[in-house]
Amino acid sequence: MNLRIGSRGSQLALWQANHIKVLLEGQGHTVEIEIIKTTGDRLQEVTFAQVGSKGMFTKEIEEALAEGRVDLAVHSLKDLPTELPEPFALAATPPRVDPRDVLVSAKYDNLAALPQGAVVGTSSQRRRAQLKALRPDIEAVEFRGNVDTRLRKLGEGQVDAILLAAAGLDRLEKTDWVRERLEPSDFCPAAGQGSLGIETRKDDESTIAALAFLNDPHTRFAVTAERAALAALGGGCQVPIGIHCRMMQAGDVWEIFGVVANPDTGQTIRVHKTAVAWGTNPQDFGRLAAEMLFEAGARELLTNAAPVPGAAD
Ligand SMILES: NCc1[nH]cc(CCC(=O)O)c1CC(=O)O
Repeated sequence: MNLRIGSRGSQLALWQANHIKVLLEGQGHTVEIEIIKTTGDRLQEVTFAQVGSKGMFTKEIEEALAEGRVDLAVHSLKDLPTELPEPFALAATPPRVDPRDVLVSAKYDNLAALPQGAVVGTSSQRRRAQLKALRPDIEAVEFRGNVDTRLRKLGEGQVDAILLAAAGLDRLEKTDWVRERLEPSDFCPAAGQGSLGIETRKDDESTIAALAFLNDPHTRFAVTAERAALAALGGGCQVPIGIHCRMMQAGDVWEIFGVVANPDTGQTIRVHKTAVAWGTNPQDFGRLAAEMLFEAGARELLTNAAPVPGAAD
């Protein structure tokens, strides 16, 4: 087939689109990449960003899909809203890479080694809140821009460390200053982090069939549970919620971690649940994690945590 991929123009987005392009070409398809600028990309260019919204990295790409200008879109799954609008479908979730957040620093080996009152840059409410919970003395500052900009500011000494997703840095091979990969049990990643989402039109059966080989069922289970939990909690990418599902080491048992946090106080609510793999439905498993968070007081914590303009996970 002749397939056109819609992608954002960022370095990471293009790496991901090209990764999928190569895999599709390996199946004998002819593939082109079309760069599409999204609201999220525009917001990063202005100094005082207006309030971001759900789907700010996906809306313009979905318009291109709807109009048939492209056949598929490659997204970082965590940027894709939990409910895809009509007429779109999540055609495939390729194998997930490292889902963890990492501490990046020129000087310090890990979170525990950061000096009292250290300054850490992050634009994510979820990261800020969990950082505050682990190290109340640390000052978290707003830190925007693409990966290169952030690494440059770190190199200039504007901050002592930054927190980013491992996936982006690993893909772009910018891991020189990656000091610590934070475990989901004490620093919970965003739903879908480290996973790609391939979006198509629901009615485009031939494209969906051509993409089927890209889907990893294991990843699909985990991210379906995570996205169901996030949807039940009513969260988008701007609220301080972390959800991570994975198979336990021994196999045949899924586990899910959830955290809801208040970025101002560092107050966090954490849950953890396991389920035997056989017969467990990912949606139910995710919703169960959300219910446990609600029972532990998540609603009160979330209503007190006002969204920050322009901040995105
Ligand atoms: N919100 C930005 C974003 N969207 C996807 C990734 C890369 C990680 C991934 O693919 O999950 C990043 C960067 C980051 O959070 O550090």
